[in-house]
Amino acid sequence: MGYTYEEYKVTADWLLANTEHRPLIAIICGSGLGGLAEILKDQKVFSYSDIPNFPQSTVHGHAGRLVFGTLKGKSCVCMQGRFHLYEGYPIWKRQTKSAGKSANKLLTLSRSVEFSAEHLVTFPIRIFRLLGVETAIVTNAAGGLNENYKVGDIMLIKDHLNMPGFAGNNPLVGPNDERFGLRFPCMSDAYDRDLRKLAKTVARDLGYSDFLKEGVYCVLGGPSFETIAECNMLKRLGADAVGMSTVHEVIVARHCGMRVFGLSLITNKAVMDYNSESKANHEEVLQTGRERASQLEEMISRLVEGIEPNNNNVC
Ligand SMILES: O=P(O)(O)O[C@@H]1C[C@H](O)[C@@H](CO)O1
Ligand SMILES: Nc1nc2[nH]cnc2c(=O)[nH]1
Repeated sequence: MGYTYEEYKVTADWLLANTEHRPLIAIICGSGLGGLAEILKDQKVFSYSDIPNFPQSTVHGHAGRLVFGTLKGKSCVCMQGRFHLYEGYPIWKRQTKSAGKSANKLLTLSRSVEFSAEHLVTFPIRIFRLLGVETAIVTNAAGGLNENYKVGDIMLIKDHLNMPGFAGNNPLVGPNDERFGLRFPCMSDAYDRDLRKLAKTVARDLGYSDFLKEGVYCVLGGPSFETIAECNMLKRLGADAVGMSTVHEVIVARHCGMRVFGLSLITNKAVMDYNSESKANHEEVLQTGRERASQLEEMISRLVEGIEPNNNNVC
């Protein structure tokens, strides 16, 4: 079961009433990459807990704040903390309004509704669309499967493998609301080619070409990291990097007509060899994020500077 259009509008209208920013670009920060939000100027910050209907962040490295501001003179909104399938909302029941919480006072919906994890994870994307966002910049931390990748590489996402989707866990499952998009959106052009081209130019100008890659991101449900056999299988299937996010957001963003630019920071090398002593861990993921923070900020600033208004290129 998903949210209704009107329920999304409650949240969007609340935000529009509480900030003068009218963002055209949304930036979603991956694990350890929340510092990207700090580069916005003239900030207006909301804690997720103060926004009607908004889910809460539960993962270390995801602050749980929505930051509006300007970057290179362009109005942006930045999610400092995203939601993942594994966070334990297999089914989520709407909380009844809590007295005293100003934002929740707006929630007078009486029916008890259940939402699937996919709808929660992607809830902010439709809010962004209703705010007027045209372009989504989606970032994540990922394990490198491609043997040519090094820790600290930045991979432009050119395509994805949606493993939960193969089992029916697609955020568009359920009744389709044509006000958002088509019943059967195409995904063959999910990651905007022009924005990837722009990112390559930006990276070259900044001298980042040595650690810039382009590849296929594979999403799994998490939260356990992969076994050695799973890593080898994913590599054979054509994945260059593996993670636990992004794809659901991208599907919903494309469904409602946004352009998407995605990048993965390769925070660790996936373990592919039974003789290896390496073990994936979240601390290494966050540490690599800290080490590449300034280059990512510079790259995204320049990218935002070069983004032209959208032409709404849905299939
Ligand atoms: O939000 P992202 O996809 O960047 O976070 C990745 C996947 C897990 O949440 C976490 C594992 O360290 O990092
Ligand atoms: N699934 C998965 N997610 C990650 N996020 C950061 N590194 C990894 C990884 O190796 N595997």
